[in-house]
Amino acid sequence: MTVLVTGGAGYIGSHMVLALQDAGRDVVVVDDLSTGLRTAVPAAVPLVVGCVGDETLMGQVIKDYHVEAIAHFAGSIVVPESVADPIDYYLNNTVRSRALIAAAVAGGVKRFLFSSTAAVYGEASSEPLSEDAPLDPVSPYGASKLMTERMLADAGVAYGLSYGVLRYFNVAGADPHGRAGQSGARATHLIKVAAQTALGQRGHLDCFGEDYPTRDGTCVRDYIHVSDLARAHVLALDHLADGADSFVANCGYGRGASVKEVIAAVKRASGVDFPVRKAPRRDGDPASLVADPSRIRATLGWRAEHDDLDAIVASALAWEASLAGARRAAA
Ligand SMILES: NC(=O)c1ccc[n+]([C@@H]2O[C@H](COP(=O)([O-])OP(=O)(O)OC[C@H]3O[C@@H](n4cnc5c(N)ncnc54)[C@H](O)[C@@H]3O)[C@@H](O)[C@H]2O)c1
Ligand SMILES: O=c1ccn([C@@H]2O[C@H](COP(=O)(O)OP(=O)(O)O[C@H]3O[C@H](CO)[C@H](O)[C@H](O)[C@H]3O)[C@@H](O)[C@H]2O)c(=O)[nH]1
Repeated sequence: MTVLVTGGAGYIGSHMVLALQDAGRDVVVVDDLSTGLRTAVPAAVPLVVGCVGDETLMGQVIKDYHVEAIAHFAGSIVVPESVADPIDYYLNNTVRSRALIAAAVAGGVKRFLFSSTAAVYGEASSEPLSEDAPLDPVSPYGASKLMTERMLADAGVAYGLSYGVLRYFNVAGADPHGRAGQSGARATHLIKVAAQTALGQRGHLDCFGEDYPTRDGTCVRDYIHVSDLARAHVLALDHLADGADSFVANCGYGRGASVKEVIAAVKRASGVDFPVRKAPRRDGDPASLVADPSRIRATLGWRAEHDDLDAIVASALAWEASLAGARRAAA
């Protein structure tokens, strides 16, 4: 069985490629390299540079590589960017996913995993959030992902496509063996930006909003280690291959950390007391998002191996330091 990993040159997709390789699976990657890097794809893995919205190309890849399952990570991911340019997010995340799903159905692909997000819930109506919580995204990013979830549900009924929708909470950290991490130059994620600041690559860190209704006034998120997340996807493919029903599952640990707590963890792990500036709230940020992970545990038998904020932060710092070292060596 060949697994097509879209967005496999990106942060999470590249960890999925490693997890599949570690499990002895055949993999092909499609990525347009808009934010991903060619070097993130291992040399032994074929990389087709192209857009998932190109239905003809996707049909050809499915045929050429005998693709039986797709793990669809490709997409645009920055919440405030989606508020500023919603049409672009509906194009890249919704319209282009439609083309990929159409190619999958036409090409006889049996299983489909989709990278969805906690952003589909909007402002959390309960905590922790179960999959049955109301779906009411507060950003175009969340809405663009929810539309794709809906397309998959309808395609499942109409064409018998088996799917797993994985709603990630905040993904962080790097491969414990140092093979991959978050490399994108324009990354905006808190732990990545804090690690860069600790290493002196940024002068300060902005803390976006300190007046949220949370324990210390800053936003609370459920940070999940990227390798735990990738492993959940491998389990999800096996689960669907065994003939199980399609499913939707939250991916998180069930515990939240505030922005201030994350900053403290990065300062602790790096030993650097870097400057933090109070900044206005960022558009599209819900106050708190914490997963109820009961379903993914029960459905896939998934168990966290890296549920420790300090360890997540340490792996992110180690990866950031290795990127800096590689840049110095190349200069
Ligand atoms: N990072 C998180 O915390 C998080 C949380 C929830 C959901 N997600 C979802 O996980 C997926 C992967 O996110 P990531 O953090 O690895 O981001 P990323 O930007 O590192 O990876 C996305 C990859 O997709 C590629 N890509 C984008 N549009 C494409 C297109 N039209 N055709 C082909 N390739 C395309 C990019 O070049 C990149 O390699 C996304 O769908 C994102 O919405 C991420
Ligand atoms: O420099 C920064 C960066 C972030 N933050 C804050 O840190 C929190 C986390 O922000 P991230 O940018 O790290 O992550 P988001 O919660 O915005 O979004 C991430 O997780 C979401 C799901 O919860 C989506 O899926 C999305 O793709 C993914 O980027 C937010 O309150 C944000 O305002 C800062 O204060 N300063």
